[in-house]
Amino acid sequence: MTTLQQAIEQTKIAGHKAFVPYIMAGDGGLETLRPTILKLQQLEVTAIEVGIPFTDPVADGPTIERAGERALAAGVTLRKVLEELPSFRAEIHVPLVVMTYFNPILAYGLEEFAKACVAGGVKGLIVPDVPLEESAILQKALNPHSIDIIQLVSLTSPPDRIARIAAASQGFVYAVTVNGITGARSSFADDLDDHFARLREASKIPVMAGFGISTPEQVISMGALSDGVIVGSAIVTALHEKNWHKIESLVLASKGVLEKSTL
Ligand SMILES: O=P(O)(O)OC[C@@H](O)[C@@H](O)c1c[nH]c2ccccc12
Repeated sequence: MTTLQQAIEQTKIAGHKAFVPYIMAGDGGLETLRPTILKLQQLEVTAIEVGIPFTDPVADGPTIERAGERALAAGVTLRKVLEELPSFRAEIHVPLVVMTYFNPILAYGLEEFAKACVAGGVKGLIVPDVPLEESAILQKALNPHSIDIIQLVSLTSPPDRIARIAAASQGFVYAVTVNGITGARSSFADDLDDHFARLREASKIPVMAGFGISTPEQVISMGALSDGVIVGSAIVTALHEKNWHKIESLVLASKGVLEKSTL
């Protein structure tokens, strides 16, 4: 299986932008995890960000918060997700990124968590409540198992911090495109071009844009500034509504195809 960075670089060689959908694991029940991952893989997404439901999701807006509540109500936990993934590990060819908060990892035990990630085909980790300064503890436990710790860069990070985050991030740099929490947005700041130019200059690894991207047009405009996009809330909503056509149109946009019917 390829690493995250390789997967993103391959999309570039193909002349596409990377596309990483975020899903809330177990929204609709844990039994939806396998079919959802396999169907997204079929659409040739670059990687899949698997969100773990959490009681206090501080970085998340209402769409993902509600999906998390549904998954929690269905009894889904970090442990259950990590026990489910190995059951169809052989069918997973796309790199998985787990997004969770630090507390559930600590409760799991770092070493046991790392082993469970390996068994489930997890290639990267996003832990939004662990800042750069604290992430050595995660790197130390996960890096020996070839799992990348992905760092987030915010719009308000000063240049020296941007440089440090870009240097420390692994797999890709997660460039947050808005100030605030996750969720669809109708517009973005107009100085994003400069921000992304500086960030890409500072980074040796791919830069992915995420937060607020929910339409094929936004996939194209944000993709133009970056190596690819991460789409969360719009995917979560489409999965909840079983609107696979919407998901397909977002993926196609990253490949340079804009379907007329979605405009
Ligand atoms: O939902 P949006 O606005 O499309 O943003 C992506 C995002 O959902 C996903 O990457 C994510 C969900 N929860 C997070 C918490 C922190 C960082 C990133 C995330």
